[in-house]
Amino acid sequence: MAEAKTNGQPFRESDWKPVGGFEFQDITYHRYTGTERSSGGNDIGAVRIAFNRPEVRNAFRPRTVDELYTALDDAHRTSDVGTVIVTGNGPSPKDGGWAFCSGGDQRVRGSDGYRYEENGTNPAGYGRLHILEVQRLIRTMPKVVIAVVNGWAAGGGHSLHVVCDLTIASRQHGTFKQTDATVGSFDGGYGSALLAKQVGQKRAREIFFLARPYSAEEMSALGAVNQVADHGEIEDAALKMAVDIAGQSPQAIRMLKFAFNLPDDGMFGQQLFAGEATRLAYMTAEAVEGQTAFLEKRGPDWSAFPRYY
Ligand SMILES: CC(C)(COP(=O)(O)OP(=O)(O)OC[C@H]1O[C@@H](n2cnc3c(N)ncnc32)[C@H](O)[C@@H]1OP(=O)(O)O)[C@@H](O)C(=O)NCCC(=O)NCCSC(=O)c1cc(O)c2ccccc2c1O
Repeated sequence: MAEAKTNGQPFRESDWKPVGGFEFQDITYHRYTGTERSSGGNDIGAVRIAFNRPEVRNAFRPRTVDELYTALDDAHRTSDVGTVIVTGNGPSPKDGGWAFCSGGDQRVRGSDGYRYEENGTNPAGYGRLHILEVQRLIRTMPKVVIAVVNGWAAGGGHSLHVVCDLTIASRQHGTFKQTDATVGSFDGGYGSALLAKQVGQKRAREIFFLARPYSAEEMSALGAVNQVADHGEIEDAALKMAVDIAGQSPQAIRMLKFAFNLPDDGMFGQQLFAGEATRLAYMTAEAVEGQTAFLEKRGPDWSAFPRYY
């Protein structure tokens, strides 16, 4: 049984090193340094970002969201990172329960959003809903983001897995429950609309309206989970995916991710895709001729550049 092999712990800490320069409390952030056998010894460019509040099923408070955004943004800007694994640390020291993320911490929910507990962290004192900013970052970073659902994915944690590019779930502990409506909340953006694209309208409505729990196998059958693996093997499964991702052209992955987003993301999606098309254009002699002509104060000479059809 896989759990016995890794002592029930999917995270083999010795294969990872903390990414320096950060002092995180609510999350952990590591870079893979082990040798994934199928990679032939090459760096596979994988980082692991994990919720670290297992005693509350990895619920997020504003501080958690700030830290999550910071780590994701660092991964976004680190050009040799190709795969970002998002998961939860566990099990809970209180009862041994596993969780990916149980959404917003209901103890700090105010009438204007989730409130910082520490004085001075947010001088304005406003409540926040900035997990939506995290969702947008996951959606727009040109890397493959894999949700490794090691336990409960509930409420805003459910929506987070939905917005990730791929999902791997624990056969033994992965459980999906969209509890937003139960606590009087609703993710009317990616959390519901993208889910409907993944599982269909009827099923998405069922998941939100009934707030029932679904196993990893059930979610896989519905099309919202890519792979179900034994609990002790889920992070290995993500690393194997990272090896395959590392074997693909970064440019092709970038263009594909933005192309997949485009039909659902409107002009926002078009802007992302078109921005990368502009980058490709800048690499051509044709675009360089336009720039050079301007700098040399002459008219551009397009004669060497056919109007392809
Ligand atoms: C996730 C559960 C189904 C797990 O049930 P289980 O029985 O295994 O565990 P317990 O219920 O006993 O929980 C153990 C322990 O953890 C505490 N806890 C769990 N979840 C949270 C939470 N979200 N906030 C605070 N605390 C939590 C629980 O109280 C226990 O503590 P003890 O002290 O008693 O040991 C189940 O726990 C569950 O249903 N959790 C709540 C899930 C939920 O409703 N989440 C919020 C949904 S709303 C949301 O996430 C959200 C956030 C946003 O920022 C948005 C922004 C914009 C739009 C929408 C948003 C949004 O919907």
